[in-house]
Amino acid sequence: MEYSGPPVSHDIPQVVPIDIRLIPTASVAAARAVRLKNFALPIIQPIVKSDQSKKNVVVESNSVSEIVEDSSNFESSVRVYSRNLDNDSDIGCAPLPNDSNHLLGSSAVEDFNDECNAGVSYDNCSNATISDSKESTLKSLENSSENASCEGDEGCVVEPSTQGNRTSAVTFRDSPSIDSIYEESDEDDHAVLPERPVASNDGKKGSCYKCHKRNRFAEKEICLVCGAKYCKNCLVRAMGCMPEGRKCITCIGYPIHESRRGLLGKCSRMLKKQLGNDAVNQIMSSEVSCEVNQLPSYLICVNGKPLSIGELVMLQSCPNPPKKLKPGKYWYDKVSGFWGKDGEKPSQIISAEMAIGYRINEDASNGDTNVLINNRRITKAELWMLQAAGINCEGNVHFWLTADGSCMHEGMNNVLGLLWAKKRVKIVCAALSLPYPSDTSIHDGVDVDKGAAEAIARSLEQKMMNKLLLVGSEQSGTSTIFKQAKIVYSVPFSEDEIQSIKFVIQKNVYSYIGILLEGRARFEEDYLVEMRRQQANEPGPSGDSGSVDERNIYSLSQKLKAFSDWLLQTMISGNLEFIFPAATQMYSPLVEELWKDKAFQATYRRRNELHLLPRAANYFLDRAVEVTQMGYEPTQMDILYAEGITSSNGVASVEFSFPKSSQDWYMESPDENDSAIRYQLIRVHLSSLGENCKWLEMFEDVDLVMFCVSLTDYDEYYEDMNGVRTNKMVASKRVFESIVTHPTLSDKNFLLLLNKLDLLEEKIEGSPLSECEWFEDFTPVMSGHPHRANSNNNPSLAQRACHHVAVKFKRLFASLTDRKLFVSVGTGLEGESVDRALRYGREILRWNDEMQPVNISMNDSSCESITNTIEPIT
Ligand SMILES: Nc1nc2c(ncn2[C@@H]2O[C@H](COP(=O)(O)OP(=O)(O)OP(=O)(O)O)[C@@H](O)[C@H]2O)c(=O)[nH]1
Ligand SMILES: [Mg+2]
Repeated sequence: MEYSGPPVSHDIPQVVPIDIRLIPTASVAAARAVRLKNFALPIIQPIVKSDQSKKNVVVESNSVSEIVEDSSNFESSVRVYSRNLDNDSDIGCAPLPNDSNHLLGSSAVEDFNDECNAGVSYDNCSNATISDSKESTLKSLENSSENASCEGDEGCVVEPSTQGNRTSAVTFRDSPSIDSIYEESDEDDHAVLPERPVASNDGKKGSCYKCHKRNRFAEKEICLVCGAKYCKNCLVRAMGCMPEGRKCITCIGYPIHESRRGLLGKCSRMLKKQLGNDAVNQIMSSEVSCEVNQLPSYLICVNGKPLSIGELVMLQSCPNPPKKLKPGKYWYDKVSGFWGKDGEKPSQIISAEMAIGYRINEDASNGDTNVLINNRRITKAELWMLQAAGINCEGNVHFWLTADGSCMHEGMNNVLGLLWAKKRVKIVCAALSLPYPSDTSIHDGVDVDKGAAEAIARSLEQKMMNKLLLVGSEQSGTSTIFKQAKIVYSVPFSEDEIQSIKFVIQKNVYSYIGILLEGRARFEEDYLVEMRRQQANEPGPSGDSGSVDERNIYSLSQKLKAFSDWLLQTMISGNLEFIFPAATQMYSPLVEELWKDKAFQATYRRRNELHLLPRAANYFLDRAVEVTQMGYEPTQMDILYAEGITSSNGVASVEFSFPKSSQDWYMESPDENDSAIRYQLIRVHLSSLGENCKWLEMFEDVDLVMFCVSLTDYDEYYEDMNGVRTNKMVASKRVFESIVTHPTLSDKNFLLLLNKLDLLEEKIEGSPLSECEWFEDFTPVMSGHPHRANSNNNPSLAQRACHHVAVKFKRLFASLTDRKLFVSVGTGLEGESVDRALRYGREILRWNDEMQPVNISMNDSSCESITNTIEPIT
């Protein structure tokens, strides 16, 4: 995951105002302010008053000394750090950025730097004791800076703390209002504001934005403003003491990027390791509470009216506030408390009766029914909810719904039903992803038992679930991946499931045997024909052709022939599955006998000629005798290889969470509670999506669509009734097109799973990728050992082919949606591979939350860069 903003070097900060910002008790800021004032500089940025009740940030002494030791290399960013000023405090001041010249003039910078180095470097200040008082702070400033003076009115103001004598605020008089720091957000076209710093790591993917050392897998900490990421060695140097949380020093005072709001207060393990728990708690607390990091009220628009600060405070401090409030346009039904995004169904029920926003618009939620609730036309899902409550919604009806769930006709007094008291409504709400009141206290007089509360909790949990839709073309491997997910994430198969899996596997084995027996009959016939032909060409000494023995090496005994006839008949009539479990007991001795039979063995040796025999048959046929026994228990591998286990026509779903694993190398800001986050993998067979995939509508609330393609499809064909052949990869492409352009999925992230890499590796040597017309332009130039999987610099043919296929799909996706397609390559039969793909899916959801543009290149075509990476479409 990389930041892909405009290419501005981060090491040499962009033309941004040097940000001399309040650090609650840091006299360093005051020192800098004084110096800057002496240089008569315009201080452009507003001052953010950090929570003055907070103590200053503690940087553990080892971190500090590390900084100091390294200070010789540290020239291009402002460094501010201090020790806990509750104790005797040491202060340090670092040189200003060299390229601050545009503000300071080069000599000013040099002077300032000299001063820092000479006067207030950490070492020099280490003996300076700052007591918790304004006077002593100023005194220490005088000590530490020859020319420093503080003529409050002219340049800076040192604000007394509200807490005792602690010096806590330094502000500059000419600062503009705080409003000016809010940049326009995606959702809002507010006035043009000072440009937020942008980050770049000079195109070095996965590298630290400061030292530029590349290690994609090493944890990094992100600046909430510009998105720059720093490795553990550079973190403290780049971010200083973090008075506003994780921000580059040059970003302090700027509002955080809205896409990173979800990260507020959630730091990485790396930060804790570097600074220790106490310091991190302090930093996180400042990050969450400091004023500049708060959501700008005007970016929240309710019923067509941007909120004032007071209204936002009211909204956020009400008993049931909107969760995870982000900038955007919302509607709010003041009477019932229903709350949703403009044009969408309700997403929450918040506290009612708050005086925010204008009157609700009838089309606020884009409803398409004849029913109005509190003047809002409701959506179909809500209509079903009302019906579940037994409320008659025939005709054009206008209801009045109060916060306690009482529903009545508009203008009438009789209550038609109490919505939140009906258990059925809870279930319907959970099923349709509609909100249900979270505060049971609103049920005045309604008996909400423990079970109901649990149901509410479950329904809320359901809503929080991350839903992954798995779909793919025929035989692409979706059910294998689905089963693999169950195995990898330890979701047990129930006893009943195992029993039915056992019968499915046994039925499959009988059908494989049937295919072999059918082949045997053909081989027997062919053999006979050949014998007759030979006899005719080579007549015996008497000159007559004689009679050919009808029996040959493919002939069965009468008993086995009878069994064979019965089995083939049962298969043709489609009754195979109905003979279980009885068949197990009756026919397993015959299978054993058959297996020992020479004719059957001769057929088995020629099984590669039997094209109806699926690949999985090889796995089971070797153990046919064991599998057809009564006492057979399927192993996990058997379940994985078995065909037809996940209902081939339906929808199957499994819930899981990711256990902590070493594969969490994707995690940039690991969430401690990650294993508590639930995911639901929903596998749907293509045939159940109907014509033009119209039933995709049912999956409007999925978070990620995973489309599975078999890499072996490129040289395989379907043949229709008229003998017209279609390349399977081209067929997959068509399915892909219709799914990605389906209106229900128009704003979803897509992850392409290129499956069966193992088979591609086997096949590609004998069958070129260009066999498929879509890949005609695949002309790899191979050097060395072309087919050997090897280092990043010399990818194998299969790896190059994967890359080519991935790029084709990515371009197609971009042309259809103007968005980026994520790709994961792997082998569904390998647990690790499926785990990696699903974890990648999780990362995509996280990135989506962060709205982080991603820009990792597949430039070196290595397997690693092909697998689970995102590339720019070239
Ligand atoms: N060698 C290999 N075989 C695989 C892989 N993934 C799936 N298969 C096999 O490919 C066949 C089809 O896989 P399924 O998982 O049944 O495919 P599907 O998407 O459910 O297809 P339908 O059954 O048509 O719905 C099965 O025999 C699997 O064992 C893989 O990565 N490698
Ligand atoms: Mg299948």
